[in-house]
Amino acid sequence: MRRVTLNISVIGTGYLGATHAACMAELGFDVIGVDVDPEKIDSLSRGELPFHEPGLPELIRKHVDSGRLRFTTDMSEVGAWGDVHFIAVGTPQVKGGTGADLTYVDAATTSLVRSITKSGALIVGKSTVPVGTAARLYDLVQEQKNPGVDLSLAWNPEFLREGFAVEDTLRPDRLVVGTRNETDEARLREVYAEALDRQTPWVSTDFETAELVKVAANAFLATKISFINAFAEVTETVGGNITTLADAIGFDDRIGRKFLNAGVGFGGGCLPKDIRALQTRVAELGLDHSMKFLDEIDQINLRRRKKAVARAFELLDQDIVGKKIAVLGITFKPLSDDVRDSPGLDVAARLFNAGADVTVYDPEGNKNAAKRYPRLGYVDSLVEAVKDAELVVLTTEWSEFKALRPADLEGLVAAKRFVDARNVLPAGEWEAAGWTFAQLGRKFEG
Ligand SMILES: NC(=O)c1ccc[n+]([C@@H]2O[C@H](COP(=O)([O-])OP(=O)(O)OC[C@H]3O[C@@H](n4cnc5c(N)ncnc54)[C@H](O)[C@@H]3O)[C@@H](O)[C@H]2O)c1
Ligand SMILES: O=c1ccn([C@@H]2O[C@H](COP(=O)(O)OP(=O)(O)O[C@H]3O[C@H](CO)[C@@H](O)[C@H](O)[C@H]3O)[C@@H](O)[C@H]2O)c(=O)[nH]1
Repeated sequence: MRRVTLNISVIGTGYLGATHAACMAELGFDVIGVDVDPEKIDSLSRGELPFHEPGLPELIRKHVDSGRLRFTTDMSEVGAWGDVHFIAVGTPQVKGGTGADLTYVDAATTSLVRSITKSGALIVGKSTVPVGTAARLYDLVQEQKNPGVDLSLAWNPEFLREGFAVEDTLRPDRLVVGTRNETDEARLREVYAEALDRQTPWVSTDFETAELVKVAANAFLATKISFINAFAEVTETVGGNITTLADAIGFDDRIGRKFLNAGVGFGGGCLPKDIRALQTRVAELGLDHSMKFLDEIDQINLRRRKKAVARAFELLDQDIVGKKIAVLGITFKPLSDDVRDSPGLDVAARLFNAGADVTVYDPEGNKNAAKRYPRLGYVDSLVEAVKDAELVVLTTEWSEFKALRPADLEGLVAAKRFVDARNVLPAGEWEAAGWTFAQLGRKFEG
């Protein structure tokens, strides 16, 4: 496809927006990232990424240095300049409720629309939103646009995974665009020309389908994880091997092995809040029962965290007060510093609140976790964490934890007790080395 020159703005430069901005620059476009957080913008403007995402710092620096990528807090800089404006601001769970908080999306759209003076520009929503949001914002754009300015809106949900954000953005497995007219779709084809040249599946649809595809994908992934974790509850009781079970059903192509790793469950800034927001939105539409199963998915998931804590209590004979517990891994998954709704952080906080002396080590997550739970002890190495510990709990499967073997902890811990809440270590080896070793999904005989 013929390449066109486009000025692209990205509103919101968090995990999604900073990645999208850098990848748009990598594709050859001129890009400006806009955020309301001056610290974030200062850091990005210096070519420094204020969070952890593999491969992204290099990309940001490369394009800040080349001048193709800039960052600002001033929305008016993009209004007369941009051809395509992506909205990538947060849609967190509303405080005190279960729905999505759309105040950031609404505020960003309103301030963007007011700043746009370049006719023919396209606003493209990337944030994850409840169905019906794009149609509402389309009307808002038409009502609030500056006189004489032709402006439209499309929805283009994002499916990137943290830890693989650059790869997922540059080489997505599909692109989904919801538009109201062919001109807007054609513009998005220009933006994504490189992926289209590689025959990336292109799903062109209406607003509602585009919005629903995103939350349906996350609901399905969450369901897969809770499905295997529900079986983990059974194998914990009757015996059996949850990993073998997952392998065996995963050989069936119709099921597939991915997202069937049993353990302490899902967390992060997406899956938990997205399944809650979906249920809430569908209930608002009067369909109280359609997504009710997601409540069960959520409950199964939250029970996993309690199970990890219960195992810790069992291994310590219910005598937890004052005991040093090393928690390995505090981010919601490896390769990220994100602790939003993190199972590991939840487990650590519960153990602390029960009176344990909790020491946390995470290769990337300590700083963010300390902002939320300053009272936990944070150390900079695995050795410091496990030193004199009465119990070790593995909650995030970073590679340095997966590589742990009993000999590595010999002479360091005060007692050989281990809860592997991600099922990643070879239980037999640990037991043979004299450890009392528990895994989620595995019957624990004490
Ligand atoms: N993180 C992911 O892996 C991922 C993947 C796909 C989709 N999403 C979705 O993308 C959206 C953003 O998620 P995130 O993880 O990047 O969140 P985030 O909190 O990391 O980033 C959001 C950014 O938006 C900025 N912001 C808020 N209001 C603004 C405004 N009015 N103008 C400009 N900037 C503003 C914030 O300061 C923040 O930097 C959410 O809807 C999320 O569900 C996230
Ligand atoms: O078999 C598995 C797989 C994952 N998880 C957990 O599930 C959570 C989510 O993992 P993952 O989906 O890899 O992380 P995210 O980066 O949150 O990505 C999800 O959420 C994003 C935001 O919506 C989407 O764009 C992605 O497609 C979707 O995978 C993490 O806590 C994992 O530890 C498990 O417990 N077992």
